[in-house]
Amino acid sequence: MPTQTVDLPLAESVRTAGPNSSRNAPRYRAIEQLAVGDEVMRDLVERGKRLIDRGIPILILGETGTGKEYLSRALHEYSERRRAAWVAVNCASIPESLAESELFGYCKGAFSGALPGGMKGKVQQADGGTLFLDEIGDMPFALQTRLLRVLSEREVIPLGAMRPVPVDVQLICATHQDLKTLIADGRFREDLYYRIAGGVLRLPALRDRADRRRVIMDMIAAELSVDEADERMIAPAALQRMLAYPWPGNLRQMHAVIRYSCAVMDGGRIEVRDLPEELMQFQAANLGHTGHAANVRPIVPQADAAAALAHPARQSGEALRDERTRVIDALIGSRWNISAASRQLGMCRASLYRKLRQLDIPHVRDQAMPAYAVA
Ligand SMILES: Nc1ncnc2c1ncn2[C@@H]1O[C@H](COP(=O)(O)OP(=O)(O)OP(=O)(O)O)[C@@H](O)[C@H]1O
Repeated sequence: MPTQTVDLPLAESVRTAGPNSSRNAPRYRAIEQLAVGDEVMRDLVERGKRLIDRGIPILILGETGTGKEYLSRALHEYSERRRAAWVAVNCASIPESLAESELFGYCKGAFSGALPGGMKGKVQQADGGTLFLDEIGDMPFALQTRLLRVLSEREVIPLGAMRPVPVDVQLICATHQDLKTLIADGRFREDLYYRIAGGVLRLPALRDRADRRRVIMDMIAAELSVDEADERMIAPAALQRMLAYPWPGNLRQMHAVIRYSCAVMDGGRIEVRDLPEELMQFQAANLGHTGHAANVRPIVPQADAAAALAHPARQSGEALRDERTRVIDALIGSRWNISAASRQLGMCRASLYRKLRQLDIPHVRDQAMPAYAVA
């Protein structure tokens, strides 16, 4: 079973969600389902499966809500460790004063207020299974040093203990932050980075996924508890709007929207009027062109798009930076394969080459990523 057993009231920082554990939880996705439909996701999941089978620490990157925790669970469920615990710790929400005892545990009498029998820390609870350290970029610096020791020595020393305890965990870390920047700022240990980043999996933002139509239909099916959703369950105009919307909250936001729409719809079909406010107000520049998932165009708010088309030079610095980030993300996600990246961005190869020149992104024609991209 994938869930840990905890004998204490659960701290905010620890999650133990199990498949279908509550009506609010979306249907649990098996690893194969995560990989369906999209080349980037397929490749990412395949790499994850190979890494986890070899016990290599995995670092999952991606914007908030892109499914980092889901992927971590799915990889654990797939791995040879699936019968042992999957223990998730949110490093951003552990109070610093409790962090050591939460992670490494303590012996009886270690401090006043300690439980009489002592407590196993999360690292020990994950022994034989998987330890998922979410928001690793927010881990306090002092704790990073202790974690590094645990990972190097494969043992923990609970507070007040005389002897270390051996532990065997598969480590999966996740963050939405740029750890390289945190390292440069002196906020994240470089040596810890190399320990946790045995293999890096970067989840694409939902707006960049070519399989958004499938994700929408799957979520509707899960919400309505049917095996498969067919397109009669959503009006074309509503679907088109959902395909065009940029989804800043990614899968989390989409799931919330679909729950809402399924709750308020009448007659078994989601109409535009059943969409929440943010989608009703959204005016995509190219709503008319997003009907085909494989042909998704980059989404630009109408006013910005019109201004940029009329006066390209007027694109604000921020808009240019955003666009550069989106293009680089697509290139990284497709391992700098220009055809795959252009498909993902919804433009032809020639346009992508033009865009690379315009945005000053160096590249090597149809080859592996340039050296600067991995620096
Ligand atoms: N494959 C999926 N299918 C359906 N819904 C999903 C999927 N992945 C994620 N979600 C939805 O998105 C929510 C957020 O997922 P998850 O917690 O894995 O994202 P995250 O990237 O870890 O987010 P954060 O960075 O905020 O911790 C889930 O609770 C669920 O509602």
